[in-house]
Amino acid sequence: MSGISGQRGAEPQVAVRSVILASPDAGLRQRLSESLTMLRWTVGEATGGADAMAQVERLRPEALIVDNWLPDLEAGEFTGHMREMYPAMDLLRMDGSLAGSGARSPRRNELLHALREAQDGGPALPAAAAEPVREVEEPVYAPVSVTEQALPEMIGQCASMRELARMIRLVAPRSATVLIEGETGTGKEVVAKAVHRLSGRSGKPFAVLNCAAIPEALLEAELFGHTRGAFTGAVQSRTGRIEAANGGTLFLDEIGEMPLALQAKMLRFLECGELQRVGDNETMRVDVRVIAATHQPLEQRAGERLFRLDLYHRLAVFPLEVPALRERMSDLGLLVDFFLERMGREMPRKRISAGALAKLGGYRWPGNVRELMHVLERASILVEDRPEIGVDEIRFGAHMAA
Ligand SMILES: Nc1ncnc2c1ncn2[C@@H]1O[C@H](COP(=O)(O)OP(=O)(O)OP(=O)(O)O)[C@@H](O)[C@H]1O
Repeated sequence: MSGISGQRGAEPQVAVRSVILASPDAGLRQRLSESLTMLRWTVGEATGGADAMAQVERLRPEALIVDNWLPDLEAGEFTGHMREMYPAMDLLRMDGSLAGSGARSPRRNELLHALREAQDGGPALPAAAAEPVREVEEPVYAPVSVTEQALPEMIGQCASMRELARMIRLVAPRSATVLIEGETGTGKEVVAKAVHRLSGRSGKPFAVLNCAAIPEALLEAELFGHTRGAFTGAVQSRTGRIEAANGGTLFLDEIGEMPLALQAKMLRFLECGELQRVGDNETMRVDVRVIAATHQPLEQRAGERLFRLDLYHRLAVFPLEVPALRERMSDLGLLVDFFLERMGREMPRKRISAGALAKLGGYRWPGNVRELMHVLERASILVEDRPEIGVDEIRFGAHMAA
């Protein structure tokens, strides 16, 4: 849950002021959001400290309102850190108390007024918000950010991820071939699985073949299958991945690595839906939807004659681009929450310090989401039995320098 929602009823001459509401309580966020929107504030919502921090960094709002309990960061430490980082920003607690020092600005008075009205059930709030704004003592953490996802398996609420989710929903029910482009670790396989899950083929197989992981000589037999004795070592006949995916979806990862000769055979299969096992004269017909992925710019490779242009066009009927993590750092908090939550199923759930989160935010992430996941896994081991991951436990790269 992130991003700024548009303000209702704003008059053009009124300056737009923005506020971020950080709370794991979706109901509370919504009530306050409605109230503040009526007072002509532009409101962004964050489910936890990490999410809030990423949004503040990106949107530089005039104010931040923080719940007394956050699922990932200690609220006091978090507000202290935010006060230090953004001294000009107004910082309030959900119960109306001031968080940190700082002079009372007119806009802060207005926020306090809105919060007080929320407590009193005054006119600025809809009836549902009339209950007193309560202290959140020990709420059960429901990862709202995760359950409210457009696609539950694909974490990301920034504009490009929302658009990607929309495209996935559009193309999934069709049989069109999909080409997924994006850097390593961005989640291309996650996207392919989402397309399959949302298609009419979801009850049928989802077969995967990584074209870069299989020696060139074996790739053809792996894809198309082979008969007994088709080549040295083929002691028995074998079903290929295309045939194994019949009725379902075949995900061809790293398609850019497919040898040119095999590309021609693949193109024939895509054109007519027929295949021949290696060493077999018989042709069989299968119903398979192909999704291909590449981290290489395939069109450019086609221009360099390293990839067949006709196959490129055949694959790219519906191209999808998965953004690099560094292009969507506003999702960092959500992703951190998601992975800490998931790791928390096997060991006590760890929190992350504001400093550690800032360190994650300053990194370039060449390995994208996969690298983030590994850095957090590593950190949760290094932190031993302490509850909070600190700056020292965040280590990048293979040599683990702090
Ligand atoms: N948006 C996301 N939400 C949740 N998990 C994600 C997301 N993107 C990637 N991941 C996780 O990151 C890891 C890497 O994702 P995936 O294998 O889909 O990347 P990829 O782009 O296919 O990588 P490669 O090009 O190296 O094959 C996986 O464990 C996946 O679950």
